[in-house]
Amino acid sequence: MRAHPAGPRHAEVLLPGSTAGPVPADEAELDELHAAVWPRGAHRDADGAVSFAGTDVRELAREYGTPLFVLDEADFRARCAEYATAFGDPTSVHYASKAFLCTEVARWVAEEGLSLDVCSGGELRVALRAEFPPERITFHGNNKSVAELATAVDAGVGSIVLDSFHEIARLDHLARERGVTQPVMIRVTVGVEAHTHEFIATAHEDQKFGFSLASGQAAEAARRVIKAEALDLVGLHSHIGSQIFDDDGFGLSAHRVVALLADLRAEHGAAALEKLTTVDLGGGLGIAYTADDDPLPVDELATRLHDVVRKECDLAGFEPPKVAVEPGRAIAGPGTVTVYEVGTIKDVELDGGVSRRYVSVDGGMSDNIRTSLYDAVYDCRLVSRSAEADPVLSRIVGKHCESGDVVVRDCWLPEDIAPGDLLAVAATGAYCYVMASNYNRLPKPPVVAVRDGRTRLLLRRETEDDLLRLEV
Ligand SMILES: Cc1ncc(COP(=O)(O)O)c(C=O)c1O
Ligand SMILES: N[C@@H](CCCC[NH3+])C(=O)O
Repeated sequence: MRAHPAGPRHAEVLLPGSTAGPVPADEAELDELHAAVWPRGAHRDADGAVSFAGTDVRELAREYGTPLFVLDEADFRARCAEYATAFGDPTSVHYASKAFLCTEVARWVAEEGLSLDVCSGGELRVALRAEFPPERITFHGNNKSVAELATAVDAGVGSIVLDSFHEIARLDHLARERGVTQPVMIRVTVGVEAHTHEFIATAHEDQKFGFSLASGQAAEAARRVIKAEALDLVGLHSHIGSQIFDDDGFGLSAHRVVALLADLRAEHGAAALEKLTTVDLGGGLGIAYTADDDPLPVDELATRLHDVVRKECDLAGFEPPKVAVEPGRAIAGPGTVTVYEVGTIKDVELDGGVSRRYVSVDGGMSDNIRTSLYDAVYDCRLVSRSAEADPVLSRIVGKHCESGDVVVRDCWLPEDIAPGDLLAVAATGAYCYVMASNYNRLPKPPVVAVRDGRTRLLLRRETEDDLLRLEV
């Protein structure tokens, strides 16, 4: 064991604003894979290298190259099952496919009995390719095109979440043309300020989504839907934002949605709303990106939401509706890591005798834009061997022509880190691959599923030919 280095023990002291946390006490701490942050199947083996669900990371890198997304299938499925148990009915849990989707993952979601939330024609296409039961699909979006709406109606999706007055008229027309009645929900903007990054908060008044509750738009939307010939109002919907840790916002949102339901029943009578049997309270449950994060357990979220809904309904004197939710990050996020190979290393002397080490990897902001976009914080570890040197405050950067191309702003890596070492960044399963770009004409990395010592390629690596395929 290495002795504690003398001097300041906290990165924040060394470099103001650093998010790296305290200096690891020893090599074991530098090697640690915190259980809340890393996939459930991640283990550091006796030789110091990490395996994911029984496959050595070095083997994964040899076979599939780097950068590489490694998805722990059992982890993903277990989180689906835990949500289903917490909410008491798998179909009430709509996996938000925007977090990550490919055909195989849509099949896992179907097998776990969950429903699916899609928010574009593209996501719907993948779901249909997977033969996902259409009646368990919910279709979202503030500006769905007529073509997207038509495809959704023709496919027989279980519900379409209405987001604007234009859409109510458009969808009613499309359904009438087809001689069908389309089940719909109304997206309500409940006026809750979610405690998260402003770019991913969605229930305050001044933003693009939904019908405002406070201004009466939501009640007016309900009036129009009830009057519409070819629409059935089956639910009220609210989504307050993403990566949220405390349950107060969720509770307040549930309270306000049920209060709206009570108002609608008072205005229209229970008979006019007999099909309105669901309140869908969206996604947003936060996950641990680092050991410091303390997310709300899913069963506590379920209890809180059910309690609020039951209490409000008891007060108003009607049977509680079904509570549905739309988790994305909480299901897809924790089970996936991104594996990179170290290419170059550079030390920069900063003021006060402090230095920062830049470790360049073979991907970057094209496979993980979240650090640049939301100041996201990640846990990064050396995974191809164990640490045998003192910790050095490091910044993981990509290979793009941009100084803001940062993957992990601050982390501790062993001083002997070298080109060829493999690093893994944890909890990259949600909103990384799906937000990937071809900036600087980098091909998108592959996604490989691991389970019980077996691997299965879900999405292959893009090739340079793929990059040319749109050229005319
Ligand atoms: C309508 C809707 N439902 C569900 C989600 C999924 O959110 P999360 O991944 O935070 O669970 C989102 C994204 O924030 C969303 O916009
Ligand atoms: N893309 C965001 C979450 C937005 C969720 C979609 N409404 C993130 O990476 O955190």
